[in-house]
Amino acid sequence: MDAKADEKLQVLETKQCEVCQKPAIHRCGGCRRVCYCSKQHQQDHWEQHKNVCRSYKICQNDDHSRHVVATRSLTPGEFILLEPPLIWGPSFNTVPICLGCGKAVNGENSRPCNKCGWPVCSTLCEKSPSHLPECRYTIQRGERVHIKKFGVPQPIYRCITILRCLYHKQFLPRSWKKLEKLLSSLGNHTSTVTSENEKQTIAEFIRRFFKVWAIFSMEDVMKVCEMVMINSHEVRLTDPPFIAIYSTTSMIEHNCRPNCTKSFTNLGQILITAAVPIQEGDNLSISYTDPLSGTQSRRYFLHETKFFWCRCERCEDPTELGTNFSALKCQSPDCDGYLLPKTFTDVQTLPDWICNICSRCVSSYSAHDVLERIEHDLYDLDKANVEECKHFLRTYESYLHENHFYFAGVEYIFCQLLGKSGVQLLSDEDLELKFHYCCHLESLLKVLAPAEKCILGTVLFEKFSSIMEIRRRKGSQELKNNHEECRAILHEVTELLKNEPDCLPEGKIYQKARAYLSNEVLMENENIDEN
Ligand SMILES: C[S@@+](CC[C@H](N)C(=O)[O-])C[C@H]1O[C@@H](n2cnc3c(N)ncnc32)[C@H](O)[C@@H]1O
Repeated sequence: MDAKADEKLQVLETKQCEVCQKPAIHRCGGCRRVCYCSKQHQQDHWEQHKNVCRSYKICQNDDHSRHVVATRSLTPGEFILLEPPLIWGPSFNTVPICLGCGKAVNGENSRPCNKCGWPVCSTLCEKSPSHLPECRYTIQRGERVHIKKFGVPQPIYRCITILRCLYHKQFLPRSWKKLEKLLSSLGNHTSTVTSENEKQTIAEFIRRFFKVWAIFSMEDVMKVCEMVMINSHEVRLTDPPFIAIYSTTSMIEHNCRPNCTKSFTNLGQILITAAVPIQEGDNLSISYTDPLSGTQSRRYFLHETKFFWCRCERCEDPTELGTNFSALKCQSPDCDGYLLPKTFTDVQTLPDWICNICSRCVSSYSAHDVLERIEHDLYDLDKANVEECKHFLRTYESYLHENHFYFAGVEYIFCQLLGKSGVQLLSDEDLELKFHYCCHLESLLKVLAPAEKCILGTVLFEKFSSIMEIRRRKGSQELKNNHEECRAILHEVTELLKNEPDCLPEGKIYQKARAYLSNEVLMENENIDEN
């Protein structure tokens, strides 16, 4: 995160009164988005403001697990909440980054901080309030840090986000209170053996390396570790992404087909909006995992990192809402069926996979064996190589259902790769292929993951560029005929990507889509330059 942005987040903007536009001093406690010059003006405005004020409340189950419920109906795209991070820091597996701004550092674009030795990229970053905790604890330790290897993951960065939380506990009691609230739910689940070992290793390291045995007990550090694991969000604003913890967002439950979308502003704030129509009383949900992975992978990831077995509607239905996103093709002669287990949620018995047409049974182990071999190939696949992607898609079409998530992942890369240097350079066959995969992904995403607006917006923009080029090749009359269809796609793209910041590829696509929309002549007469 930008060190300047970091400073800006500390300051609340001065606002005008919603009623009289005079300088305002009261902020609406519900949504914290509008201000008033007096209590009277706030009361006068309530009748109108209540329809757009805070649209959620935090509730608690019998087991003390908190969740967020809509207090009125919401339409897709509607604002729900915007909040700055309580804490941000490096992700658990990262190459060396500047601890002031989060960007990757190497021997050339950084220097050691004068006080502690952690690499920073500028004086501004060296002085950033974000960097203060590890700087202070390193000075206290009495020995500077020396990072010598860049560009490869450095485990020492694992401790930073946790150390930043501990710094709040020791020195900033007011902001610690908000973090402490997140610790209170930790008794609601049992963490896994792997994560227990990880927490223990990190906690032992922090106490020994920073010599803070007397200040923080093992239990203190391990609890903070778990809180960071459960509540942190990956923020893609820098390369590599950093992680951040948000207060209210941490109360929102997980769903593999969530009803809310999360985006990040270029200041690192999280923005939650409705992804689909939401009714009053519905639980709000976001996805803690990659919705474009299959049920077994998602559930395993959630269990290992967030310590619960998901039982959402998508997980309970082996066909994943009729898409067969995890299905294998049946290998019986002349059978067009596909194989799936009766359930993915029985982790004890691992049921056989059964063909929907010929009822052939395959053990869970055999099914996994096939999937593991394909996954191996997928891992080795050069994802910047058109021919390799094509080969992968062709090779496995007799093993995987056409909607399989391995295919969806490759198709997403492939449809962006085709025409990267200009759609006009594509052969007719490749252009059709690009269009075909865009349409296929669009239909899958709309069923399985309508909240994944970045992916859907990107796919739709690729679809738009292929339609324009196909029509151009067919002649100008065709272009005119499809003008409305193209405008409708562009409108959808801008609606989906309107909250994405300029620094992200999706923010750039949003700008391009808007530019095309504002220049109808170009749309009618010219081809699309994707660069
Ligand atoms: C980010 S917190 C959500 C707030 C938490 N319920 C609380 O009371 O603080 C994530 C934790 O909530 C629980 N949780 C969230 N979504 C869930 C779901 N769909 N099913 C079961 N547990 C879930 C899990 O214990 C998970 O580790």
